[in-house]
Amino acid sequence: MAEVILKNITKSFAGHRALDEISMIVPDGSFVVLLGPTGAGKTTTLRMVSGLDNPDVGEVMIGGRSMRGLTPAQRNVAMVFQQYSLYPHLSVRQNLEFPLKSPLLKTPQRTIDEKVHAIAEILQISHKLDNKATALSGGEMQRVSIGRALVRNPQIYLMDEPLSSLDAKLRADLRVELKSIQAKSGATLLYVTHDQVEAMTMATHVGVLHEGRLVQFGSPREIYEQPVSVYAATRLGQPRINVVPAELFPGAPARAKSIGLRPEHIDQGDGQEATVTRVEHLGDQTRLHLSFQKHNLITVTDAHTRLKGGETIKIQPNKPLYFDAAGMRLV
Ligand SMILES: Nc1ncnc2c1ncn2[C@@H]1O[C@H](COP(=O)(O)OP(=O)(O)OP(=O)(O)O)[C@@H](O)[C@H]1O
Repeated sequence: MAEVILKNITKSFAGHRALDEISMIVPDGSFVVLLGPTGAGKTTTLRMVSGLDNPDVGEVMIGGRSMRGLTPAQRNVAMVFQQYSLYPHLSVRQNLEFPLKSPLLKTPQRTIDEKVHAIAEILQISHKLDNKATALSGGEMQRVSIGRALVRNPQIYLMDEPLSSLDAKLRADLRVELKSIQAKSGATLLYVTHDQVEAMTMATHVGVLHEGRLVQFGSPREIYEQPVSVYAATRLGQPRINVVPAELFPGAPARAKSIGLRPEHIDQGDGQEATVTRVEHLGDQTRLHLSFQKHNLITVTDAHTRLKGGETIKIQPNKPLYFDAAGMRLV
């Protein structure tokens, strides 16, 4: 597969800047996840790489070659969108075979059969191979769309929320499968999602987008532990990071306006009093909702805690992150 470089990409629609000087390197064999709220520019970034759209300024390089003026087919990228896009008159098998049947590829039928079977197995659709594409549920159609990309051997896979239409169980299964396919095959992926669990579990790198700008690029762990801003900090972590005024706890630097505390970074036992407002037992862990000086906090605690709503506990920060008035991290 190939390294992809985005150099200074700017794109406007009717005077609105959808992408603002985006520069990013998607290393060969990496799984890069773009995160950001709606309108941040995630899909537009994918479209620039795919060739479905072109930047006003800047350049995309794939495998060391400029993609300027090249069509999606010439770029040899495989795309999966949120909404399945299958050939309705073909069977599942024919849909999966389609990318391999190009006369240019001259793939032997045996190789095609093997690939289609292997992918159908992974995506749990082997029993539907002879169904018409239209005789499938939405989730099945989406699995076929993913399969159609995976049978190919492109320079890069571009995926735009490919799992969002699937139910929770299948989404969790496919998350594991996609990550393992990528790790085994060394495929390069650029992947858009709103789902930060997908980002945390699959990404080798995360790009955080905010209003068309790339505000942080790094490993999921780096962004979780060392976010550059409150905005970047809130993109990863479930429950979300707690952000409260800096003066609520002692020890903040002079310029700090707010403190960010990950749920696991609120220690219990010593410190200041907080009231437990709700206890959520999730099986493997328990979440405590706290009221602390008129602010709501969420922390995690022992799965078997006997704490109940209305009780008082003592808390103190552990590994606090400090942010200035503009929301930028103070290091
Ligand atoms: N073809 C277009 N014409 C006009 N405006 C567009 C077009 N495509 C994107 N935009 C605008 O560009 C901005 C970025 O859109 P984009 O679809 O990249 O966001 P996104 O981060 O993918 O959002 P979502 O999570 O909702 O898919 C938005 O303000 C959007 O309205």
